Amino acid sequence: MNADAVLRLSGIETRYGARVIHAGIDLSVTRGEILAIVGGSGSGKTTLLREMLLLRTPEAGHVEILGQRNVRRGSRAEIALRRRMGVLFQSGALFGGLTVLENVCLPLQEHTGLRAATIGQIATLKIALTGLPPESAALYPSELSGGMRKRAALARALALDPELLFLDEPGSGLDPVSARAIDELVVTLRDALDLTVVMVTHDLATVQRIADRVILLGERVILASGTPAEMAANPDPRVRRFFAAQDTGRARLSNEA
Ligand SMILES: Nc1ncnc2c1ncn2[C@@H]1O[C@H](COP(=O)(O)OP(=O)(O)OP(=O)(O)O)[C@@H](O)[C@H]1O
Repeated sequence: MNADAVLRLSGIETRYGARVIHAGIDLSVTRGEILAIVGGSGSGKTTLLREMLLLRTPEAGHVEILGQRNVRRGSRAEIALRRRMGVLFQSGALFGGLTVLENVCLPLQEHTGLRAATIGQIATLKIALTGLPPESAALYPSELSGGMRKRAALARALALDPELLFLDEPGSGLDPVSARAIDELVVTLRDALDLTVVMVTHDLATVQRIADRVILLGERVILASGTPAEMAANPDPRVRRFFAAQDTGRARLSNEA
């Protein structure tokens, strides 16, 4: 087992009623890497992400995050661990009634005893880190472009200086230029802040651009894993079907596998 793993899943089984989603998922995420989880629609990517985030407990198996194994949901250990993990949900999940600055201040207000002025300074720094202009701090989410909303949500995800950053479809709803800019930002932030990044994506262009490693979910298991180049060269027909999009120059993964 990799000694530098910040996240380990072993023997994960997931069921919704009688329906089996995962049957024996083993995975270890190394500190500092950007890991992409890909797979067809319904292959259980988001569910696996939720299990990594301790938002759902798998029916069997172990989840170990930052050295802590099988942390109970609702426990003090979970709350402490949650501070060390940032999440960018697909929708961005910003509060529409709060400005960007207020959104980014929120986790700091909830989880630290810092003074309001200090919280404001930290939040302003995080907003700048994500490449947003200072004047955007006073804007409401509805006044932002899709790309700016993602940046604001990232600033909020980074508010508490997490070690692990989870991204659910970071490029969804963005045009290709904005999606590329978010990809570049994720790499810059990973390098600058020593983050480990786990992302779920359908976007093959993003995978090729920024993932250090990819896992392909399908048929309830991990069908293949490797670097983007290794995945593209994998002879398994189920893997090829996925990465065929690359051969034809299309930028999106097939959902048919
Ligand atoms: N709360 C739930 N109750 C019952 N079934 C669920 C629930 N959440 C997800 N599922 C089912 O589990 C399967 C996996 O869902 P999940 O959202 O994890 O897949 P996914 O790979 O992320 O899909 P997509 O790419 O379409 O987002 C799907 O068939 C889904 O319908």
